Amino acid sequence: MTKVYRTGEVEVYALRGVDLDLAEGEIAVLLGPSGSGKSTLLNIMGGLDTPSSGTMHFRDEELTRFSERQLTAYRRDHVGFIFQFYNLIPSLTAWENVALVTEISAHPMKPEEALEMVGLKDRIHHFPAQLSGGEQQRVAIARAIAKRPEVMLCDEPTGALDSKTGILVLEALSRINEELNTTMAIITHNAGIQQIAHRVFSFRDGRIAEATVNETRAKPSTVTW
Ligand SMILES: Nc1ncnc2c1ncn2[C@@H]1O[C@H](COP(=O)(O)OP(=O)(O)OP(=O)(O)O)[C@@H](O)[C@H]1O
Repeated sequence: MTKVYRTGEVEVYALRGVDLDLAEGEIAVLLGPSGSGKSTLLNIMGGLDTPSSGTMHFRDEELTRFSERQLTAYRRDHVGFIFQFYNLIPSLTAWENVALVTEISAHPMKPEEALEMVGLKDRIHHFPAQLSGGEQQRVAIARAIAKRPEVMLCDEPTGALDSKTGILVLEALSRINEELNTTMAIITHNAGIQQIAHRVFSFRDGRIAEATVNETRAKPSTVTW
């Protein structure tokens, strides 16, 4: 697929021909310099943006034929998003932040179950300001997984964290991948994180310059950056 952004006279080629097929239950890590197209691809996979040419599928459905309404349903029912900043509501507790999502989902986990999965059982009644950055990110992950999405799209999930705290976030993602078989795409600038992936895609100038398969994967606890 390709993606061209036009602002006035200026055309920016964000994706110049990317072909990617993620297998169910795999962790894909996307690496590459700033501006190489990683976020653009993630946004298209999440139904937040559309390609300029080419098609995007989820299972046997073609997203690129979806109406806005269908895209909204796709995002709500199938995709969990994690960003560098946690976007929690400051006036709600961890439990309440997660419950906001479970209230509008078809087959959600209980908020406490999702928070337990990310190791925050003892923090469920804390407000975001009472939690560390890594804990806040894990609340964001609990919120994303509580609706049991098939796909998790993570844009720099550890970008604001040191490696010690970031590891807890990676352990949470890895546990979800193993226990719920959630397919994951993780954008990162921390090259060490590629060791936890099944496959690694290196972006350059809107293309996948290199794709590698990890024959052996590292445990999140051994990763550093
Ligand atoms: N909404 C937009 N309008 C115009 N140009 C855009 C838009 N979004 C992205 N771009 C441009 O497309 C190119 C690819 O951007 P993208 O955010 O996908 O890169 P990236 O690899 O994710 O970078 P980073 O690691 O800095 O997030 C960049 O040149 C960027 O400026």
